[in-house]
This record gives sequence, C-alpha cells and structure tokens, in this order.
Amino acid sequence: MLFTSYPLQKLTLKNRIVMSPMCMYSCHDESGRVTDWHKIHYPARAVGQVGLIIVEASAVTPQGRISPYDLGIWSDDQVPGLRELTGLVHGQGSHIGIQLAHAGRKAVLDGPIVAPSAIPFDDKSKTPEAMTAQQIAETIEAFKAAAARAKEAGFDVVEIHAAHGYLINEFLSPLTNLRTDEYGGDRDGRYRFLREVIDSVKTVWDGPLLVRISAHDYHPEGLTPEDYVYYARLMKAQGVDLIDVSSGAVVGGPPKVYPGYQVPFAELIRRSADVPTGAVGLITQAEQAEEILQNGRADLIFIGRELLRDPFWARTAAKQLRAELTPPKPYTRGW
Ligand SMILES: Cc1cc2nc3c(=O)[nH]c(=O)nc-3n(C[C@H](O)[C@H](O)[C@H](O)COP(=O)(O)O)c2cc1C
Repeated sequence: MLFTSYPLQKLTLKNRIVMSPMCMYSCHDESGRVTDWHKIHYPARAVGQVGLIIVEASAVTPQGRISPYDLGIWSDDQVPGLRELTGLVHGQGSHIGIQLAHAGRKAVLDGPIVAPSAIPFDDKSKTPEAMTAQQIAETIEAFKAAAARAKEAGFDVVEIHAAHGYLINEFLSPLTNLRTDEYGGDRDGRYRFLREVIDSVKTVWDGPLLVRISAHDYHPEGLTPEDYVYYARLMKAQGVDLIDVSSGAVVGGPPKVYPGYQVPFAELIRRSADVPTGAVGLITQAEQAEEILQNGRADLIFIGRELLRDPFWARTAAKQLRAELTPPKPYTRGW
C-alpha cells in the first residue's frame, strides 16, 4: 500500500509517502527567497523517492513569518526561486506542494504582531494586536495571492496551515478567539476566517488543496477531535481534498507522545467525516506506515523528522516491504 499510487484530485502520487512541511529557517536574509540550501534539501528527498514533498510553512505576508529567516510567498520576486525549486523536484520524479502560512501571535519578529484577540501566547511573548475587519480582509487576500503565486511557480499541491497555534488555528480555537464580531463566537463563527481563506484560495487554485489542522488543543476548554469532525465536514463541502491531521501547540502540547500518537485523530476524522486524511507524528517504521494504510486509518503518511535524518527513508522502507520503487520517468503533472 505504501508504494501504491494515490489519486489526489487531478494528480496521481507515485506512492503514499509525504514529506511533512518543516520550517528550516534557512533563508540568507529577510527576503524570504529560496537559497541554494533549499535547492539541495528538497530535491534530495525527491531523489529519495518521496511521493509528495510539502515545502515548509511559507509566509503569505512579512508579518506572518514565524521567524525572520522563513521562506516567503508574499511577493512576486519570490516566485523565480520557487519555480526553480519545483523544477528540480519534478526533475527527480516527485510532486511538490507548498504550505501557506501566517504565524499570527506566534510570530517572533520586530514590530507589531496580530491575532484574532489580544492575548499573548505565553508570559514571554509579545501581546498581539486584535485584527481589524480590514486586516482580516487583507490577510484573506494575501492567502489568495500566495496561492496564485504557488500556481505560477509550478507547485502541484497547496496546503493551508490551520494548525499548531498559528493564525488560522487561533481563529478556530475558543482559547485564542474571544471576538464578538462575525469572526468569533460559536464554532461556525470561529470557522468563518478559514472558510473565507479556503473560498478565496479556490478562486485562483483548482489543483489539490490540503488543510493541516491541530485536531486536539489538549486543554479542558479547547477543541477536541470531535470538534474537528464537524470542521472536516465543512472543509469537505468546500472542496478540500485531504485533511492533514496534526495536533496541539495552541497553548500546549500533548501530555505524552509515542509512536503514531496522532493517528487515532486522522482515523476518527476519516471515518466520521468521510474525508481523506493524512497521518503524521512519530511514524518512523515502514510496517507501522503500512498498518495505518492497510487498516484504512489514513490515506497518506506524512513523515517529518525521520526524513530530516534520512533523505532516503523511502528507499529503505521499500526494501523492507519488498515493494517495487517507481522507476524514474519524466515528470507529468497530469492536469
Ligand atoms: C524542524 C521542524 C519544523 C517544522 N515546521 C513545520 C511547518 O513549517 N509546518 C507544519 O505544519 N509543521 C511543522 N513541523 C511539524 C512536522 O511537520 C510534523 O508534523 C512533526 O514533526 C511530527 O512528525 P514527525 O514525528 O514525523 O517528525 C515542524 C517540525 C520540525 C521538527
């Protein structure tokens, strides 16, 4: 299963292995532009036979960076470097996506930072400004413009980052969204920002669209996987193709992590909302990945740190599962 192809909307992925988006803080300066470092890092995982590589959280506005050295997709001058990157990955026979992100109150930057409500992440963090209606509208436009640039740069997949306590997650969670306007209140109100981001992205992007969520706030007053079953149904109705199921980091993390600790959330959402999911989190063994797929617990396997340690993890996994690797062939987007 791990090495069978997967139909992701108009694409056919050559296997079910996805490189999870991981910030590398490797821009040379604050321009947010691709460097040689990125041009070695990502294509190396394509040589390693990863089916789909998702480029790290890339900021849709300068204020949306997590750190000053983040990749950016807020400006047209960032497109040529990104195009070079997609070309290099395609040349090695893999598909490539990009994660569109805004850090919200978790941005560690000079100057003001923004969030749905003026609540700092912790007592060492800056207090964000509560976003005005105009700032909300501009940020939704920024996600849309970023998706248009992703298309121009040759990406196959767009993933919206709605997880890990960053801006969109801050709108979703009652722990961080205390707004009294139409972007706050009940769970539909708190979903409104993400709904408008998805709708505006879809006006310029008709390829595969993924959303990464944090399915558990790990807090008595926070969101639970059951809340995300509800949100997953809404996302599916809006045409989201797959939900990438992570957890935590709104106010804290899980009390304990262990191999596959987030897989039950991907499974619950897949079964209850009838939407394809990706599983992520301490999935490091080929047989573990195979079990998840064979038992219908998720559709794709996202691998993070193991692919930082070993760019050729997929080749070893194929050997262990006695699976055939797809021979290299010229890249075709197929749509
Ligand atoms: C260095 C590093 C950077 C990360 N950056 C991102 C990111 O940009 N976007 C995101 O959604 N998750 C990010 N994550 C989370 C990973 O994508 C992944 O969900 C997490 O590491 C768990 O998977 P793993 O156990 O296979 O590493 C990052 C993780 C690490 C270790």
